[in-house]
Parts: sequence; structure tokens; C-alpha cells
Amino acid sequence: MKLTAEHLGARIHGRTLLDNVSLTIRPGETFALVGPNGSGKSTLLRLLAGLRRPTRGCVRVDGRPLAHLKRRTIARSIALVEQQAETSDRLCVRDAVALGRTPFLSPLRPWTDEDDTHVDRALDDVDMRSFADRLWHTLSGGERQRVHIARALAQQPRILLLDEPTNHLDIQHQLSILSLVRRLPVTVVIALHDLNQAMACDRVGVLDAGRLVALGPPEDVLTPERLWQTFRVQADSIGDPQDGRRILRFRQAP
Ligand SMILES: Nc1ncnc2c1ncn2[C@@H]1O[C@H](COP(=O)(O)OP(=O)(O)OP(=O)(O)O)[C@@H](O)[C@H]1O
Repeated sequence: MKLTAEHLGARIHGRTLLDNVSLTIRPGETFALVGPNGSGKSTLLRLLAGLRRPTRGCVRVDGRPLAHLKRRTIARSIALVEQQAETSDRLCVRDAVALGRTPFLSPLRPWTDEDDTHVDRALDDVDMRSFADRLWHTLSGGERQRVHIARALAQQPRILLLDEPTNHLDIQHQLSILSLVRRLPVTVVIALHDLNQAMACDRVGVLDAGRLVALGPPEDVLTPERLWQTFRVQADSIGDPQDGRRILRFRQAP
């Protein structure tokens, strides 16, 4: 599924959060969105998910304006995992993940075994099946994060939008979630602070003060010059002795 942002602008109380952002996310690619704190990554993801209306411009899904689609129709195609998503304390893990099936349910389409299968698979994908009966408020930050990702996976989206999905996760679960996301046969946009994780994505977009200042393959975009201009850090790119892939090393500016 193709997702297109056309000249997107977002303003609030006279302040510009996004300025003329245009990009096309190609079907099936894993697209990393990077940028300093406050550069507009979460705002852009919310616009792409249809949760917030742009002040200017338009988001299209396979050419159709998102603004013309019903919320339920959007939820059948697009899932967003937000940074600070909350869930009712009274829910158990399984029920929290089952919420991902809501867009598919109706009086004429009640819960079926197929929904259970999707929930089980999503719990397995994030390694949370053994927590299925635990109450939400008993979970650690990283466990909650994994449940939110499972809920999005249970939604079987064709476009998955993830806002810093690895920020609470231990290294094993960071790697497994990222590798899962890359394997999924869906279009993924993922906001990341770890630029080496962004290096493993198909393409990268760099936001700086609400503007898209670079877009392309990671090696072409995450150059020492760009990292200095946007993040004000000195960076060196070195080769991984195992597989030759580029790794970024950072130093604070003198
Ligand atoms: N409702 C709001 N009212 C005022 N300012 C807002 C509002 N929502 C977002 N902002 C501002 O918009 C800017 C962009 O925020 P956004 O959350 O999109 O950045 P981000 O790149 O995701 O940041 P981070 O890396 O810190 O998560 C920030 O300066 C933020 O303070």
C-alpha cells in the first residue's frame, strides 16, 4: 500500500510544527523517520495515520485522500503505535491485544476463531504469549510497549506506523522487533532515535524543525555532513568487520 504526503503543513497556536513536507512511502518498504527532539516526527506520523488533520496539504493512501475515508476504513489499513500510548489498567494483555481486531468486528461479524489466531500470532511475534493473562498495570514499560506493538499487529494493517517502538526495550527485544518489522509484508514508517537502527531501513527521511531536509537510502542520507547540520554531532562511518555494513560512531562537537 502506497502512502503519500503532499505539501503537508501543521500549525498550532501560530507555531509551525510541519512545513511543506512531501514524501511517498513505497509499498512494502521500511521507512525510517529521524530528527532531533521536537522536529515533528510524531506530528507527521499522526497526520499519516489520519489522527490529526493537516493545516495544509493532503495525505493519500493508494491515491485516495485520507480525509475522505471513514475512521473504521482507515483502521483496517493503518495502525499507529504511539510513543506514550495508554491502556485501561483493568485490561489483561490478551484483551488489550484483542482491541486490534475492533475495526473488523460488527453485529454481523462477531468474534471468531480467526480473530483468536491473529491475537495469538501477534502475542507470539512480540514474545508476550506467556503474559496473556497479566493485568496491564502489572507490566513493565518495555512489556507495555510490546503489547502495544502486538495490538497493532493484530490489526493486520497494510501500513504500520511506529513512533520510537524500541525506546523501552532491552537489546534482545529491540533487535527482534526491528527484524520482525523488516520481515513484515507491509509498508512501515518508523520514527527512530537510534541512527544505526535507521541505517538498516530501506530509506530514511530526516526532519529538522518541521522540514524534510533529506530523503533517500540510509548511506546517502546519514552522512557526517547531514548529521552535523541536523544533530550537531560529529559522526564517523566505519565498516562492520562481520558483514561490511556501515556503522555510525558519534562524538560530541568540541
Ligand atoms: N499540542 C501541541 N501544542 C503545542 N506544541 C506542540 C503540540 N504538539 C506538538 N507540539 C510541538 O511540536 C513540535 C514537534 O513535536 P513532535 O512530538 O512531533 O516532535 P518529535 O520529533 O516527535 O519529538 P521527540 O523526538 O522529542 O519525540 C515540538 O516542538 C512540540 O513541542
